[in-house]
Amino acid sequence: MNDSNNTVSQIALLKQKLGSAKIALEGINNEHNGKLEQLIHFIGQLSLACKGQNLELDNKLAKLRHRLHNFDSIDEALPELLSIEKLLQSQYRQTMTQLEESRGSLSTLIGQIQRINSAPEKLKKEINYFKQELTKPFHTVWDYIPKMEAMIRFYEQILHDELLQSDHYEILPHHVQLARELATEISEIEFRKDQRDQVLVLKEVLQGDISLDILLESYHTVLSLLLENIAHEKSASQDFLYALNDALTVVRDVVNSSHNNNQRSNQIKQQLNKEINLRVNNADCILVDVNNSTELKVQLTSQLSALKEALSRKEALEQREQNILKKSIDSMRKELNNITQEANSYKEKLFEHQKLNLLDPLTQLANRTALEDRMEQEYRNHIRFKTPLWIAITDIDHFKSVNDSFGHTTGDKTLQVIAMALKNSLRESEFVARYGGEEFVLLLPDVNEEHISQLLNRVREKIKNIPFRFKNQRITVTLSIGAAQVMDHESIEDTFERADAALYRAKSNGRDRIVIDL
Ligand SMILES: Nc1nc2c(ncn2[C@@H]2O[C@H](COP(=O)(O)OP(=O)(O)OP(=O)(O)O)[C@@H](O)[C@H]2O)c(=O)[nH]1
Repeated sequence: MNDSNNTVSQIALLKQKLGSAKIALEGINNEHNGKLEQLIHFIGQLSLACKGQNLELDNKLAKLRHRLHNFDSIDEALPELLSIEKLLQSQYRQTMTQLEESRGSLSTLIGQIQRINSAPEKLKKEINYFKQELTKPFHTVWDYIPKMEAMIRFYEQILHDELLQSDHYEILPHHVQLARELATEISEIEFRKDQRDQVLVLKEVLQGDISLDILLESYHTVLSLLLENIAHEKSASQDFLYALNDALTVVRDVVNSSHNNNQRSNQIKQQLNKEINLRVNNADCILVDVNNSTELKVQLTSQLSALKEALSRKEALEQREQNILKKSIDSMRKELNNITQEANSYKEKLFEHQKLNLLDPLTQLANRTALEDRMEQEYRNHIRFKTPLWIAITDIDHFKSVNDSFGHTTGDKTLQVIAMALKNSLRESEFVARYGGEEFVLLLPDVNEEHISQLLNRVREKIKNIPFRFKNQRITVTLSIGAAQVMDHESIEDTFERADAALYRAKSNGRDRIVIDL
């Protein structure tokens, strides 16, 4: 009995212990689950922080977050964790490679920035220090971003300094060259009288010390002057067309009204003719019908006076018609005279313009366009009549030193004097043009080979003997001349090139001489 009592009490004790162990286990489970839940929450947050690095990883992490949210399906998430782990490893390697590459790019960029000469010294030092910093590897993106920001700052500062100095852009040799070319080009354009002073000033400016601003302003001025000219030309042609139109309208009105008058007169004339015919017929009838001579006389007298009256109306009508016609013709003649006058003045203007377009404004010699025309014409004559034709190209020696020592205005005057002297030293049939700058081209037809040297030397001597006096200093200006004769089957362009090459030889052989390409 005792034994069974003991057993019962031991079982009760064991039950009690089991109960408390169960409670303790539940407590442990709860605590474990609480920590697991915290861990899962943490994984969820961590996965969110990884978002945006890799699309596949993002998708997998989103799925994982969803699974982990549902506590019961944690087991299903376990295999996915494995693949996410692999992805994370590869992502890490990729990120590190990318960071290394970015560091390399930053080093290259900073090298380029360092080569910008205009950067201030202080900044250059900072950049140097930064360059050393860049030799250390990046561990995270957060190492990269501030470096990138620093780079942008350097760049910004250099740009800022450059912009501050932009008012004083350096003038480069090719800007000076452009200015000189613009000066030469505007010398070759014909401007209106009221624009010429402005153009002269502009030319002087372009040939002096120039800044970029002045060069741009000059381009703007030239463009405005040209546009002004175009507008002027346009309005002149418009005026002429309007005048022409007005005159034609008057003529058309006159023709119309005389046509209408004519029609009306024709109707009246027909009426009158009918009446006259009727009177004559009546007279015929009277002659047949009436026997009594007195009555015949009365009736005939009445018919004749009606006929007379009809005839005088017809005469008056014709007179009026003639007057109207005369008036119309007079007014048309007046209008036609007006148009002719208008057209003549327009033609003259065009002709003047054409002529001016072919003249070099500074020297009043033929310009390059005129030279090309004349060359063609002389070449045609040479082919047709088999007469000799020479081209001589002449260039003033050391002309730059005239400009440099005495100024461009003196240079211009010198060009004018030489141009006149060249023109005066040639025959009527010979031709000289300013080819550009200080270069002139002579076309010499009908000159034999044995006379060409003599002719060109005479020209050269003539220029050499001009007593130029600049700033009270006696200056001798000399020419170098290269010449060539058009050969059989040779184009005029080829002859020109040979003459140019001869000029080059004259220059390199010491200047103040002629060289003839034979
Ligand atoms: N005053 C003035 N100078 C001009 C004009 N056109 C060109 N020039 C100048 O002519 C000079 C030509 O100089 P270069 O081509 O160096 O020749 P150069 O000094 O004559 O020397 P060589 O030809 O070698 O003997 C430049 O200084 C031009 O500015 C112009 O219309 N007026």
